[in-house]
Amino acid sequence: MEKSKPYVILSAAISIDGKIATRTGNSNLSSSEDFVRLHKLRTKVDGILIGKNTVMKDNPLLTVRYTKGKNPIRIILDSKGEISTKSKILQTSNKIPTIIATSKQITKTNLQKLNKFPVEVIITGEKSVNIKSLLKKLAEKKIRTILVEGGGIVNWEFVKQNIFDELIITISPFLVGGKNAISLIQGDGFDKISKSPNLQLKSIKRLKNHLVLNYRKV
Ligand SMILES: NC(=O)c1ccc[n+]([C@@H]2O[C@H](COP(=O)([O-])OP(=O)(O)OC[C@H]3O[C@@H](n4cnc5c(N)ncnc54)[C@H](O)[C@@H]3O)[C@@H](O)[C@H]2O)c1
Ligand SMILES: Nc1nc(=O)c(N)c(NC[C@H](O)[C@H](O)[C@H](O)COP(=O)(O)O)[nH]1
Repeated sequence: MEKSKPYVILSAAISIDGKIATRTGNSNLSSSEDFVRLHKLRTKVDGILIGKNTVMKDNPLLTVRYTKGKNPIRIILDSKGEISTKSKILQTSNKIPTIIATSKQITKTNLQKLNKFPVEVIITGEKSVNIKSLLKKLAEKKIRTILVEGGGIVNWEFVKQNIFDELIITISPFLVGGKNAISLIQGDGFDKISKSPNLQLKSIKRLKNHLVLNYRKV
């Protein structure tokens, strides 16, 4: 029987103090060895999902480049369809399958803009993308595993709604600091530790000065 949602892996590199980017949005935390590990993981998933701010700050490709293997389908959460036509995601959408998940807030102009590219636009949710409904649609397309690569606002939504199965965190040997730097989990956060999902540490891998921690939800 087809599962109603894909298996969800949250993935990020953090500084020792739990930041995924500086206050200016600089996020070069992984080492070259860690990026090879990440790209190997990308070959094993059907989809890779990020938020609009990460597209705007990092201008990522979300492809497999540091190892051999297939590219996952790229899924972008963008409530108003604001990503730039110059972004690498839209510019390479003729070569790599891309889904832009948006909400009813998208303007006609932005929808027309996106429709000029060979992307699939999925509209779900009133104010922001309805992630549960999106995951159901992805499961119907036989997308069985997705890698969520952030950023912090997107990570919070998956944690708050308890819709992830696994967490892979690289602790990079840096101290970032700053109340306006971006944390692994943004949003309002929980008011009590007891509200946090229960996580079991499954493995620890050392890549020189970086530590890769793998947690499963209990
Ligand atoms: N170190 C890392 O592993 C890593 C990974 C990813 C991103 N980053 C960094 O994180 C920063 C961006 O993170 P961020 O927290 O500002 O934003 P984000 O990348 O999480 O994007 C958030 C945006 O996604 C859109 N969105 C639509 N529907 C949504 C929904 N249901 N839930 C959540 N978001 C939804 C909204 O426009 C929202 O503002 C960048 O600076 C990037 O470099 C670091
Ligand atoms: N694991 C990890 N380590 C980092 O140091 C970092 N900055 C990210 N960030 C995740 C985010 O999704 C980025 O945008 C992509 O890692 C860039 O992806 P590309 O290389 O363009 O494919 N992820």
